[in-house]
Amino acid sequence: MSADRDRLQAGAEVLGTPITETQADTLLAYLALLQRWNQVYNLTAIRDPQQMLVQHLLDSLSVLAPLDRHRAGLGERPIRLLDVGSGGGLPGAVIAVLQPDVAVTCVDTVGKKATFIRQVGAELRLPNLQARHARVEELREPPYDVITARAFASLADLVRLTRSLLAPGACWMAMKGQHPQAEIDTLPVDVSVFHVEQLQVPHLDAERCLIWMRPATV
Ligand SMILES: C[S@@+](CC[C@H](N)C(=O)[O-])C[C@H]1O[C@@H](n2cnc3c(N)ncnc32)[C@H](O)[C@@H]1O
Repeated sequence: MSADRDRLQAGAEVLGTPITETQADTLLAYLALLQRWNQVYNLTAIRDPQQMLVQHLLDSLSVLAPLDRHRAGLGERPIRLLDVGSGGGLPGAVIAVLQPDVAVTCVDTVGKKATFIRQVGAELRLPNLQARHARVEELREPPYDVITARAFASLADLVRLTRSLLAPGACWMAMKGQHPQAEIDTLPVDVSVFHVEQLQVPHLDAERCLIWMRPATV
């Protein structure tokens, strides 16, 4: 456990998001829950604990520093964030652990995934983590300041399915592998990509980037 904690803290440091021992332990408790539920429910295809630590925790942690920078531009006010097609809570649950003043909602069409997120919120005492069992395009609720997604859909589909859930001035933060030029090229003209950030996830030999988008002002 403490070797995992050290690995997680060292990785977070490299990612520009230093985390405390307590936060690392909470993330490892989340990972343990994910492993336990995965024996019954198919929440993730990655089952090796070390691979889960890298491909799920560190990969999700890589968005924290960019999200912090974005929030600094908003005056650090509390925000509402929607994680679309959240599955086992990636990256939503990780964001909820590290940013208590971000109200995170995870939405997924699969009921057992929403049930798992509720369990995570209860067991890890995360009042800022909510779950919705729904198709995102059918959600009717107050809008969000940031909409994020990992391994959910093409950028065009993400935008099409979630646009009505964006608050004024809000944006999308999409996690992608290789720079998705072909996907960017098929975005509607009234959506602008205002920032593309390359991410380097420790111990992960794969490309990662973050695509920031917002409705274009025309
Ligand atoms: C490949 S998984 C990714 C899960 C998680 N984000 C991750 O990175 O591990 C995609 C998820 O999107 C969900 N999904 C697909 N279409 C959806 C929709 N229209 N609304 C909400 N969730 C959806 C699926 O049930 C699935 O859990």
